[in-house]
Amino acid sequence: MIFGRYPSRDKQDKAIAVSAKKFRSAVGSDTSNGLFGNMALYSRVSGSVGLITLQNPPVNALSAVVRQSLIDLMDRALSEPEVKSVVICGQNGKFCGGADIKEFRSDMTGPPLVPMIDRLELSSKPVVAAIEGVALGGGLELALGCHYRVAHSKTRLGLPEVTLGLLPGAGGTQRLPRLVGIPAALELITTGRHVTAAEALQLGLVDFVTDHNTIEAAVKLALSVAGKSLDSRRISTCKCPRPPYADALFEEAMQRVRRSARGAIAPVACVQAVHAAATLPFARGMEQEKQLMATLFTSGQARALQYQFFAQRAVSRWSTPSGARWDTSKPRPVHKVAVIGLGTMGRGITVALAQAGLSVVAVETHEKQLMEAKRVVSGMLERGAKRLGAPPALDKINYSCEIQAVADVDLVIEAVFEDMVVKKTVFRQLSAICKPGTFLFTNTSGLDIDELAAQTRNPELVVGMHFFAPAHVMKLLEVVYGRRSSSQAVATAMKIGKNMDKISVAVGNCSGFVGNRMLRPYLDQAFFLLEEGATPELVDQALEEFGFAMGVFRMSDLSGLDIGWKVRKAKEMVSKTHQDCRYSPLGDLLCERGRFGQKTGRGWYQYDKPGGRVAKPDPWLHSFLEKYRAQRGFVARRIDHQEVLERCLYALINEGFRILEDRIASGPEDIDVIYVLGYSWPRHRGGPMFYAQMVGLSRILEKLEYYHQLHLDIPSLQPCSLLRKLVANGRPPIHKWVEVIKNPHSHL
Ligand SMILES: CCCCCCCC/C=C\C=C\CC(=O)SCCNC(=O)CCNC(=O)[C@H](O)C(C)(C)COP(=O)(O)OP(=O)(O)OC[C@H]1O[C@@H](n2cnc3c(N)ncnc32)[C@H](O)[C@@H]1OP(=O)(O)O
Repeated sequence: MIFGRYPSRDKQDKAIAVSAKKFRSAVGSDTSNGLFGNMALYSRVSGSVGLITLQNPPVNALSAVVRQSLIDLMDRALSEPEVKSVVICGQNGKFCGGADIKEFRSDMTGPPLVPMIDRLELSSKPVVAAIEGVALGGGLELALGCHYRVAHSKTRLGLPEVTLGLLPGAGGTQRLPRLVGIPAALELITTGRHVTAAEALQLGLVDFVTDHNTIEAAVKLALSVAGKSLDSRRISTCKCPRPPYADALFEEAMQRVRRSARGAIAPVACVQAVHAAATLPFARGMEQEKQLMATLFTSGQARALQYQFFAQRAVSRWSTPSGARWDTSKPRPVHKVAVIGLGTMGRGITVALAQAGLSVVAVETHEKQLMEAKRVVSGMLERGAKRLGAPPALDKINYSCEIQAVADVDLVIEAVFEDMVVKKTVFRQLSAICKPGTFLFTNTSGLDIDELAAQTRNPELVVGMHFFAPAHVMKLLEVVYGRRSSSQAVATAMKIGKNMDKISVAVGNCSGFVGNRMLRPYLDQAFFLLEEGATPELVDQALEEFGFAMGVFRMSDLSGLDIGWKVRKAKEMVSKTHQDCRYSPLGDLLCERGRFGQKTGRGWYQYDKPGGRVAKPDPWLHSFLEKYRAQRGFVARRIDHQEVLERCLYALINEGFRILEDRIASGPEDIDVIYVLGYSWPRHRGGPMFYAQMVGLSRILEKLEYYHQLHLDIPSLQPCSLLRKLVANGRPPIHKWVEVIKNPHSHL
């Protein structure tokens, strides 16, 4: 007898047998001998332990071939009389990164995971998971099907499916609560958080943690448990511990995910699946998990989230229109970096660099400001270190009031006030002081990189590094190459970004780069909607229901209205007469009245005090808008959420197409990563360009044409020619847009 008892065993075996047969005939091979591509390998160790090694670089994902191979090798281990127990591990120090996400968008072939894991759990011989590196998603579910789990101390474990718009659909929602209890399972499954091996041990998720050779430890355990009863080790047969306050716990979890999910459906389904584990027998809970998974699996949200997963990795393979590329450009080693200007951004950048292990020279002109910056930076480092349980990198930073202190650094990041005249002066100084070859990077949110580069002796060393506030927290970095930036300078900026644990996107130089350039038409539409009859509350509500963390007006109040005002004044937009092109001075008028947002206690909303956080509708603003409309001949009309979304979002998307057409971004993924990571675009909607594809390019074009006809004085509503071309080319899928961009006559 190979397998133990299990009620639906026959059905499962049949399911596996049928799919395995289909799969083998499809691939035309017996996968059990280790000869067929990446899969799993079998060997015998210590005489009586069958060792199965998953082999599918880079993360040993459970592709169809791996699943088939695992089934075949388990059968082999179970059929060999000398083998008394089994260890499953992953090649190259990585247990398993989960199901193969690339397979999700194709016809799913090969044996399904659920019966495979159930069958593993039913094995009459003990199976030990030797977990190194990562055990994530289906990888952890596989380990939960094993009877014992041994982890290396550096392993990370988790069920991150929710971040891909799914739930742990291979029994994870049913086994995890049985093993670690409902509160911990709810938290892990709804957030997708990874845990360390130490926390996993504390939770009871693993049985043993080692600092040494994990496979050796697992084999030792496998030898010691051979022949022992497995009854208590099959998690599916255990009762789910249900605390007396379980109902309140689920209620609270549901409220929490609904509040924070911003419209994402997967976290809600995760709570429902864990609830099934708490209230139903295992087999019925599994049915519930399957149904919920089927809904999620085919949803647009799962597609969007999986697209974003790959997009965040694709942006590291950057290229520029001049032919520079990630794989042919080598970064130069950088050991010592200077940060010039220790305002909010400079401080965050200093922290991020020090935390990345780089030596930093932090420069500020006045002693008093320098000391204040030192105090704040040290506090930030200490808090960060406490969170990570590591010593703060205080000794990585030298503070100085002298710009000469940067003479021997390898790289400078200038973070002075966002003013071209000031920045130009600093760049001229840096060019004179720094040793030859020093990279001169600028943290600007939109100023001309070429103009700054022209101030230096070596413009090829100048690159923009647009950080997002707070710079030590936000994941995004726009790396902006100018006309003369060398490929080595771009590669070095991308590498420094990676060292700081950022996701860096290389983009071309234009006013506002990608993110802020697209924001302009979005903000304009919001102002125009106020002129036409909307309130800040209405606009914000529509955008927040769409999934933005904050609507445009609440966000402006938080960032400070004066920042945009200064930029508009510098560009002389405030003083200019705008005859052919509509311009709303509403933001300027508020600033002229000292309403700068939260910091002054008044902006588009009112706050209980300067610095207050809770935005309340402001009757003063409503009457101000009424007077403004009356004076300027606007007749207020009823505006609904659909119009808010179409005008704000489609104008932004239209600018995105212009950016692609101008080759400022090398593909739609770049834009989507920037918007999700830097501008709180809801991740479950993929990003603006992915969203455009989901809505349908024809519809976007049609709506833009409609609104442009109504507002001929708003050029940003005029559909861009790339959008027209894509529609004329039969609306190709997003991954084919680049072909149309590169070849203007493309019919794909
Ligand atoms: C109709 C109803 C049908 C229902 C059928 C459902 C059947 C499914 C049943 C169960 C499903 C289980 C769900 C899952 O398991 S989903 C996957 C869960 N796993 C994850 O989310 C992990 C994702 N990966 C990561 O977090 C990281 O990659 C990590 C493993 C931590 C490694 O990080 P790092 O070292 O930084 O490396 P990269 O992230 O750059 O990755 C390197 C390349 O590997 C690719 N990759 C990573 N994970 C996967 C994966 N699971 N599948 C496929 N490919 C993966 C990644 O894309 C990188 O490659 P590239 O740069 O080319 O994109």
